[in-house]
Amino acid sequence: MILGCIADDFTGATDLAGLLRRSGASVQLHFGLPDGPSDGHADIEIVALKCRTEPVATAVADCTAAGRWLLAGGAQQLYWKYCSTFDSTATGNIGPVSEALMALSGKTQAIYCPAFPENGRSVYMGHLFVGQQLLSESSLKDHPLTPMTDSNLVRVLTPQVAGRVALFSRADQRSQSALPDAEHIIADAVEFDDLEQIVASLPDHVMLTGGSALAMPLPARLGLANHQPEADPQVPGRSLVLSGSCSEMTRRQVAHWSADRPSYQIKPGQLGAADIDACVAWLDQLPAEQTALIYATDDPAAVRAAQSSMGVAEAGSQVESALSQIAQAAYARGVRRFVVAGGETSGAVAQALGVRQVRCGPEICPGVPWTFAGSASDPLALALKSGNFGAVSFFDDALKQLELADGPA
Ligand SMILES: Nc1ncnc2c1ncn2[C@@H]1O[C@H](COP(=O)(O)OP(=O)(O)O)[C@@H](O)[C@H]1O
Ligand SMILES: O=C(O)[C@@H](O)C(=O)COP(=O)(O)O
Repeated sequence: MILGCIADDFTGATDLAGLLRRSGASVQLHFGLPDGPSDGHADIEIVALKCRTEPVATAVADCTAAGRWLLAGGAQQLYWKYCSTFDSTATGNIGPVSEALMALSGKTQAIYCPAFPENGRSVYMGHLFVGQQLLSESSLKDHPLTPMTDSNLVRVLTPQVAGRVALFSRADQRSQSALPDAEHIIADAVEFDDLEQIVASLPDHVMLTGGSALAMPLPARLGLANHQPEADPQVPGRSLVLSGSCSEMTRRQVAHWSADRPSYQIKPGQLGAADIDACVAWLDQLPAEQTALIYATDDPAAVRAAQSSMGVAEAGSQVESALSQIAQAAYARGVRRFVVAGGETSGAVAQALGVRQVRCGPEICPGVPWTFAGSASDPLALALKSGNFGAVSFFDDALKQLELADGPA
């Protein structure tokens, strides 16, 4: 292994794997810290954790363990992947994890750049934009777990870290100024060229952290070879769409699907075993060729109402647990193609299905590839969609791509 990456959620990890795979480098993606050591075969290994909303001490411990595992497997460089919208809780762990990984890998400065131009995320004067909107004015202000109410990343990061935080503006980058004299540097980037420039001029003592796009120039910089991709497995079996994301784009995707396809809503607050049984019974009575959507997705007012009656964490974990149990029941009934919307939701579902390692397949849209797990005789396909990614027809787009891979019926 040459490059070792740690991602703070499972969709973020598949996003990163899909973009790195474009370079032709071999990428291995682990869900959770593997039990044994790395076999060292892949150029790039990614450890996906579910630590975005973890308290600082837990996230630091989990990421440090992942960093140690990657370095022991031969990684020459670590990359810390978080969300392109810098999602973090009020007691955010992005900075503390960076400080721990810097110490572990002997780096004295870290660059932070969540920009993902292909998906409309840019950083200018340290302010994060989602499309044309400031982060704090975008739908991310209503995120159920990590509401983002400040677009100024210098201001967001400063209380998270012990060291100094400074901005490396686009103007300073263009005039080839030296990096600011601070341990933590928010780097502007508006276009992909900016990301390439940051990576090209990276001094050895600096650790890179960011969204998936900043990692894209790394395989070329590290001289990683172009491998012929393995053929994707054919995955027979039923399909199911699960959604626990309440993002604006997921809400549109859910509405688009539900307009004329079978869909079933679950709501936190009333999610006992009987509700899960009722949902599974509904699934059982559908003809096998019909794909269903089961969702907890709701609008910000409904999410706030659920959270104020039962607490943020309880509402989230009740939904995650219900969708996980439904996924297990569906798997037992022959579902082998899962499309899952939402980062935390995807983590919960993949863990419930016992998936520990996946192979990255074709991209459905920028940032969301199909991934494959299971055995040669019983493969499993998972499309783990970040909340805000994909077109309005994403669920169809994902399923059609596998049908095309099946060839003519
Ligand atoms: N109706 C709801 N009310 C409250 N919380 C919800 C509801 N539906 C889903 N959630 C929770 O909101 C969180 C959404 O996060 P996530 O799955 O990461 O989606 P995204 O990718 O959009 O960030 C999950 O913890 C999920 O369980
Ligand atoms: O960087 C991104 O935007 C994604 O890879 C990601 O991490 C999104 O998180 P979720 O919306 O919680 O899936």
